Amino acid sequence: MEQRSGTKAQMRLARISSHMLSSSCPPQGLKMGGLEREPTRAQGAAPGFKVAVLGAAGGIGQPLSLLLKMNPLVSTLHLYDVFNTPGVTADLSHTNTSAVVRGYLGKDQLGPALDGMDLVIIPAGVPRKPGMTRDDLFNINAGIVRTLIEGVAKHCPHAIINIISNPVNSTVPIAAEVLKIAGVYDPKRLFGVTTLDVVRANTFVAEVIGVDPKDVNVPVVGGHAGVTILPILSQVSPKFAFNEKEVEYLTNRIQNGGTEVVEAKAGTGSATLSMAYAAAKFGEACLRALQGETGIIECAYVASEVTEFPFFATKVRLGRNGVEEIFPLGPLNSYEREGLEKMKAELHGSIEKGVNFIHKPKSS
Ligand SMILES: NC(=O)C1=CN([C@@H]2O[C@H](COP(=O)(O)OP(=O)(O)OC[C@H]3O[C@@H](n4cnc5c(N)ncnc54)[C@H](O)[C@@H]3O)[C@@H](O)[C@H]2O)C=CC1
Ligand SMILES: O=C([O-])CC(=O)C(=O)O
Repeated sequence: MEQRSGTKAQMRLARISSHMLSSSCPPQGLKMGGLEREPTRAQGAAPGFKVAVLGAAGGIGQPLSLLLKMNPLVSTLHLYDVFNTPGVTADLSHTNTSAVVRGYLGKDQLGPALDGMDLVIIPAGVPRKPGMTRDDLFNINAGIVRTLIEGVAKHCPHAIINIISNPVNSTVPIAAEVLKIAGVYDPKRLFGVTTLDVVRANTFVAEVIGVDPKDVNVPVVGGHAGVTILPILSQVSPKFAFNEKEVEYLTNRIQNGGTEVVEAKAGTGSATLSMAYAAAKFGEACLRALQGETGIIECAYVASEVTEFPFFATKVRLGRNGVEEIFPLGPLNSYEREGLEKMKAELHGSIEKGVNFIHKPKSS
């Protein structure tokens, strides 16, 4: 008896000293701040999902990772970035929730970061500064998204993918083309995250009609940039008849919500906290659907046939395989029909630009 507990104590010491050694090295996929094994279910490790955040050390990535670490549906959280993942991972691993956190740094560790993931959320890339459009980010972010999706295609081709990196109107078509080339494209599993547009719409509408924002639901359709963001205020729940001035004010504020934050941050970045909240909300909807919960409906930018656009954000029903149903636009008033017309050139152009980026002849 005595001898057995002595052996256990020695093993514990050995594990602790092996951690002390490993924590002074780059993370190499090690769980930061703990033992080498994951907790058992009895110790609180829920039968949950494996989630990777790519761009985890950034303005969105850090608060998003915190929210995911707090989510009991997440059992394993992989944090990948090209910068500062050891620090973020060590910090987050001290929160006493059961999800196991591991950090991965640099392109050599992209594979292990992605192996076996159920959900991959991508906020990697540069944000806007005042005076820029989301499309101005294309030159840098298109290549980043391409590389990360090549990794997903290789290491977790069945994962649900949530793309946050802008310009979403182009980065989602880029991802689709990369997955097609790899022979693993499943349009039901690829999402552009437009939840922040709905979050903003619900907040601003609640202010106008004087109710709690959690009781408001505004469908926002189209894409995720300027005029391509189209709130369908005629379908707001609870029902409300806005006057012309209110429609004009709300539509403009929702379409320019991102710019409002970029200007207020005056060169230090774009929306991070509200985006982390929105991404955590959408990620959780995907996980609940993966778990078999039914009736989960969210707006998202997906491959779609409900309009003339090959990618379009509308309400979708989520299920175990990703998108289960894409809802039609429903009845629109003349202001909203006009809004659809106004987005045509820009949305078609952004989709085509993304597709061409993958198929353009490679420069030598
Ligand atoms: N879909 C949406 O509604 C929204 C999208 N965004 C977009 O999200 C993106 C990220 O924004 P922030 O977090 O504020 O930017 P940030 O600059 O604070 O963070 C980006 C992170 O990506 C990392 N990164 C860069 N290249 C990488 C690579 N190859 N692999 C992995 N990580 C890499 C950086 O090291 C950094 O930690 C931007 O493109 C921004 O426009 C922002 C808000 C809302
Ligand atoms: O405006 C930006 O650049 C970031 C973004 O997409 C948003 O906040 O909606």
